[in-house]
Amino acid sequence: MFSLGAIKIPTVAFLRKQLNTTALIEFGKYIQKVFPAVFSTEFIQHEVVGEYSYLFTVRGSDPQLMPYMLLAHMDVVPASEEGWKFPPFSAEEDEGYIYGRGTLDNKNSAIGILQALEFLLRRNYRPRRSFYIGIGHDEEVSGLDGGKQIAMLLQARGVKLSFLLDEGSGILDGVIEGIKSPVALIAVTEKGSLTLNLTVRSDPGHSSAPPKETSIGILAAAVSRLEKNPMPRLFGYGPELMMFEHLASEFAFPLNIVMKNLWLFSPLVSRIIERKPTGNSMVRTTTALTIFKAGIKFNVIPHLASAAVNFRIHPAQKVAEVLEIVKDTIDDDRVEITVTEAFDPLPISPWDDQALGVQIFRRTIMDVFPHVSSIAPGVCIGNTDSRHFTNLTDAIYRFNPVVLKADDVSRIHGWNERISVKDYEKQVEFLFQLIQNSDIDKLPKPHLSTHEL
Ligand SMILES: CCCCCCCC/C=C\CCCCCCCC(=O)N[C@@H](CCCCN)C(=O)O
Ligand SMILES: [Zn+2]
Ligand SMILES: [Zn+2]
Repeated sequence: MFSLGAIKIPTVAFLRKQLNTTALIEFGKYIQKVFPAVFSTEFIQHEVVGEYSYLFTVRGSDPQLMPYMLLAHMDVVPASEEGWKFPPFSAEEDEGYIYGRGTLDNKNSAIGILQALEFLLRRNYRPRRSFYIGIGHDEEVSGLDGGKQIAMLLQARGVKLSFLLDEGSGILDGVIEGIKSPVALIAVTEKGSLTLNLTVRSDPGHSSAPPKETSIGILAAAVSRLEKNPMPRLFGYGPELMMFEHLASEFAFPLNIVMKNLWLFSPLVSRIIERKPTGNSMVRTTTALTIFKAGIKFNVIPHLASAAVNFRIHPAQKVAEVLEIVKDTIDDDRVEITVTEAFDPLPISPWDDQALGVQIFRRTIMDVFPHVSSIAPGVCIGNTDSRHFTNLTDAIYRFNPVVLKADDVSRIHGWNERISVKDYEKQVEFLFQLIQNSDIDKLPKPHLSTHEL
């Protein structure tokens, strides 16, 4: 059963220096109360990192086995009171669903990991392979003070990981047009990000004698040009090619043939899948106008107009290239462009028979979600704390073991975020099995089943 108390704690992260620290402290106390075995077992060390994040070191009985890591975060994005069926921090249960900010992103993982470990400890289970659990407190605002500090601490201790599992993808059921059965997408990379601040300054004055162009008009035209001129289609040039090739047999004829031959059909496929926002995010670097500020009074021409634009960079592109395209598209020197945040897409993690993490995930997914018909490498369209761990392993995977239906994706950061009680229990079961399956020292033999391998 979901620890509903965790959802009721409003661990909202608004800006890096605007966190609800009272709630973060309360969350720390809460997990100590509900997971007593995790906090008192002799072979588990817990540390508070960056004031509010938690790092657990679970010492396995066999020091020869290279450790792995499970990552999650306790902070959530803000939630408005209106628009929700139930208040976002009420953890109300309705028709088998628990509603609340953080039920999918990402208290389900934070609590689910600790719950699975608590269950194992109560059964006197001691893992053979050591592992780390990181619960960040500021993932939604960069992870610099939480997740990144955990990574730096482990790096300073000389830790190397065999693999790392974080949030960022899931079991998609009816999300990809043309695929009827649920498919597990394990993201092997995540898109890069570029956030630009655009500013236009012009002389202030009386609205009764306006200039031909105002700061607002100039800026509005610039952002509109960005929106009307999407970044180039790059479908088929990144790991999404691998994803669709793996999923090809899930499509009915003739789409299965099309997907198997993306070298020929990718221009056609990209035009179809870009029509939906999630599909579009696979096709290109996305452009999102997220902040627009100007004006103080209806009869005053404002001196300043500013906007923020957030680009999520396709794995086949880099920050510098996106910036060049933006400058060419705006093509107006009056628009001052400054970079607020920028990083390239993350490296692509191994996806082959030698990749221990992948084999363990496959086996665990098949154990716990037998109705999943394919397991494929995917691309995380958002960003996760795992990007701070690239010095510890090249095997970083993003996968939340939760079934997401078409309307669930927009609940993440949106209204009515929810998880079904059944899905949460499955998540705990997955983690419970995963920890045990990770104790193998050799890779399992390739599985001969109808599953996509
Ligand atoms: C052809 C269709 C394929 C569709 C694939 C869509 C899969 C959608 C599944 C799950 C959605 C995952 C959401 C990603 C998690 C992102 C976590 C997050 O919100 N991170 C923040 C970090 C902000 C850090 C500050 N710079 C973010 O990305 O904004
Ligand atoms: Zn998240
Ligand atoms: Zn999020």
